Amino acid sequence: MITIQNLTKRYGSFTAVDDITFTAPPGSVTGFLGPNGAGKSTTMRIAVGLTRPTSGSVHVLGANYRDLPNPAARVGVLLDASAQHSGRTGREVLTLGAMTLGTPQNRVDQVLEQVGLTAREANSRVGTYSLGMRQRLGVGHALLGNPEVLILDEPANGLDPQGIHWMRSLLRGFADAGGTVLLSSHLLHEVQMIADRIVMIGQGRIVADGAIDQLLSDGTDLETLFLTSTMSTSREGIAA
Ligand SMILES: Nc1ncnc2c1ncn2[C@@H]1O[C@H](COP(=O)(O)OP(=O)(O)OP(=O)(O)O)[C@@H](O)[C@H]1O
Repeated sequence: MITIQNLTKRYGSFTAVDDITFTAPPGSVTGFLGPNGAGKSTTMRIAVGLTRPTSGSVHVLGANYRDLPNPAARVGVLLDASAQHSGRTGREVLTLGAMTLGTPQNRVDQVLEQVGLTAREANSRVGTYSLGMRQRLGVGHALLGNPEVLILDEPANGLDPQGIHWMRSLLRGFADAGGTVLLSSHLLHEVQMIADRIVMIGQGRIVADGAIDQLLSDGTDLETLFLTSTMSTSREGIAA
């Protein structure tokens, strides 16, 4: 469970996140949507203790992320797949991650198989990886500790159709086993196929929040809901 309560983040006089409240419940995938600059990454960074909120709170599994014992083992995080060390191999990245978490080393091979990186790819330097391979490695890193929660910022970017299909099955299986998934993405078709709940923000404020079936109950598709809900807050809407 992720519980966000009256969360606000200001940078000087600019309000990036403006008094948002929502929950991402266990056993479900919550799609976190919004135009560029809406405040999604800022919210996720606050959730994992990388950015301090101005006010309000984010509780993950009932506590501040930083107050959880061994938080990375309970909460799998992928914020920026391109941030991995380019000089290490994929296997080295996961091996170091497993050592840091105190996870048995055989977990590395399990995860490599789970994310579909071959032995040859695992032994290649991350600097040679495509974006899709980095995303797979980043998701693998997030899964290393067998977490209960996944917080993933645009994990499907750069994935090919097989990769997107794989990601969908992985996240569905994770949620169906009782896990909590908070997933940001601009791939609305994919989100519509996988998410149980949607939280949409524009200019730091929530513009839609609810079960996807209810939000789309009148036959609207997610893209239409997104465009109508965020029009006044997107760059295009502001320019019009
Ligand atoms: N460290 C910072 N200092 C100043 N402004 C910041 C900082 N980090 C983010 N912002 C601003 O906060 C706003 C929200 O940014 P954020 O990265 O959370 O958006 P986003 O919804 O993730 O966007 P995208 O879809 O483009 O990734 C943006 O206007 C951004 O420029």
